Amino acid sequence: MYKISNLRFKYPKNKEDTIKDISFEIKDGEIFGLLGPSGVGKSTTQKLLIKLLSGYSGEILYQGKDLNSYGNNYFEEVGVGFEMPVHFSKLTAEENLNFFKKLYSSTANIDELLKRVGLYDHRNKKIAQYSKGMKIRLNFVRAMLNNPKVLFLDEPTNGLDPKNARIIKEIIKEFKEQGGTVLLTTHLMNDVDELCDRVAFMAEGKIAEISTPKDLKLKYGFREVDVEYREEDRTVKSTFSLDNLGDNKEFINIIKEKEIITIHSKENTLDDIFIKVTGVTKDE
Ligand SMILES: Nc1ncnc2c1ncn2[C@@H]1O[C@H](COP(=O)(O)OP(=O)(O)OP(=O)(O)O)[C@@H](O)[C@H]1O
Repeated sequence: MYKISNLRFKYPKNKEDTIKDISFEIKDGEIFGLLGPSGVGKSTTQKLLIKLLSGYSGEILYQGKDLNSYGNNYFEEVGVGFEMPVHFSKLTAEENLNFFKKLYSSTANIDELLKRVGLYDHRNKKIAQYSKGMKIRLNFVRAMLNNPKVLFLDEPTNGLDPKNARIIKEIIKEFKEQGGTVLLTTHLMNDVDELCDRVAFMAEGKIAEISTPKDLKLKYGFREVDVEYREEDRTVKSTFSLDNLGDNKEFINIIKEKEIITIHSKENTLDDIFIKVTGVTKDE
């Protein structure tokens, strides 16, 4: 769907490139996660792919053709849900959607989308009366408004309660099942695990790692087991590698001789991998 080669970009007022020679592909029908700490250039990359920023070097191909060769028809094919919802606060949700609908030649069934995200009964309320979560859900509906082929989503579930986050994730999965392609940025690694087919970790304007969540866990993973047991009046905790565990005399001895309190296997989470690959914690 997209082939990005040697992409570089510098904001006119900055001295340094924000995007420093990145190359990657987004395949047709996949959910691709663009991850990394704050300020590494995820949104900038999205904006370049959406044609909201120009003046890059390198090449972006969309459906095999240079992105620069597309005119306004490109915007018929992409849906954009950025993190900060922008709506007309004096208009109702329905009026907002009807306004944006006029920008497109083909549009989705708005009532159906509003029902899915639980806003249908609130469609005649002014946005000024909407809660933060309602605005986020409306923003998502807006991204889906033009029946896009590609969805660009920036933190789509951030700020939603678990029930509404689940609804949005289900719609994203359905979108993919129906052939849609998604570029997602999020700091929520559980969402990544659940949604993404492949992920790229960005660090300092470059791509540090690109793979499937499963392969990343295998590559960076450790396989260990924690055993807590009673020894005299104390609780003792020992950690053993899962490899050749059956031959580990110390482990076998504990299992045979001691009163076991807990026993848990451990694996690297995407959160751990995030820190290893990018060198920073997500909150830095
Ligand atoms: N309009 C702009 N002009 C100049 N510099 C900018 C502009 N927009 C972003 N930047 C800078 O470019 C860098 C990358 O920003 P970007 O928004 O792409 O990061 P990000 O990875 O999406 O971060 P976050 O996770 O916080 O959204 C940052 O250093 C930011 O300050």
